[in-house]
Amino acid sequence: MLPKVVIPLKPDNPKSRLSSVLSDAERQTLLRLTLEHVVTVLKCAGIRDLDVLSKSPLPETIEKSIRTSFDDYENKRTVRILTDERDLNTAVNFYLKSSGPVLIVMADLALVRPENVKKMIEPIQNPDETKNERFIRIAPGKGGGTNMIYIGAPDVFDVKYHGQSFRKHLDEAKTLNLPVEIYDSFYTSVDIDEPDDLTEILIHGEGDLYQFARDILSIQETNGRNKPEHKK
Ligand SMILES: Nc1nc2c(ncn2[C@@H]2O[C@H](COP(=O)(O)OP(=O)(O)OP(=O)(O)O)[C@@H](O)[C@H]2O)c(=O)[nH]1
Ligand SMILES: C[C@H](OP(=O)(O)O)C(=O)O
Repeated sequence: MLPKVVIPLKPDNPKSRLSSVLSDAERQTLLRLTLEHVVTVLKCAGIRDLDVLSKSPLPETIEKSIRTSFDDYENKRTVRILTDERDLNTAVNFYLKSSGPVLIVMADLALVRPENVKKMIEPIQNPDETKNERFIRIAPGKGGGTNMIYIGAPDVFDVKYHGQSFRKHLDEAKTLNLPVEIYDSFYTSVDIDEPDDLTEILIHGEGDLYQFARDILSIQETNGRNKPEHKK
């Protein structure tokens, strides 16, 4: 049985770190399209039990978009939308204490693929070669974040998002003596936080998200990193 997946979401004033390059409306569209991409990938990976843990009531457009991408009434697959206005860590840790084993997937993983999801939830072979359900697997984000984390022991594990959350989560697993693995993939390492991250969508993106980025942005080739610039 595949585990439950939860997507934490802050729909109000999303992606504020992109406000220097995208308008409010463009940031809302970006949130919707990256979320649609993530939810579609989860469905393609065979996930049936999906929760969205939102900081505030979801705008109708966002809820419709999530349900259109995931729900399948005929096969009794529907996303559950929960609201918790507390900060990210408090809300997620409260959720974990009643969730059972769960994969936490961030909504801004613009390049994630179904095979990445399947790899994140594969059983772990711990050192004495027995299978172990109570393990942790982390997909790090660039700059020290945690883009996905599989938590096999949510009754004891607490997330510590923001700052160097990747290292904090590794340390938490070791403190709890839980087997822990790091999942290394370019496609899971890219979360759309800073303007330069938008270049990755222009180069590696797919579908509506790629087209949206191409419609409003172009790549400014430099001697160093390629940078996104807004089309006039
Ligand atoms: N439920 C919940 N989700 C959150 C909260 N803060 C951020 N998130 C979600 O967690 C993921 C990573 O968030 P960030 O990239 O840090 O925040 P963001 O709002 O997307 O971007 P910034 O406004 O630039 O910080 C995104 O999917 C957010 O929507 C929160 O307080 N509660
Ligand atoms: C939630 C946070 O996202 P970031 O702000 O690092 O992208 C983290 O991954 O710890």
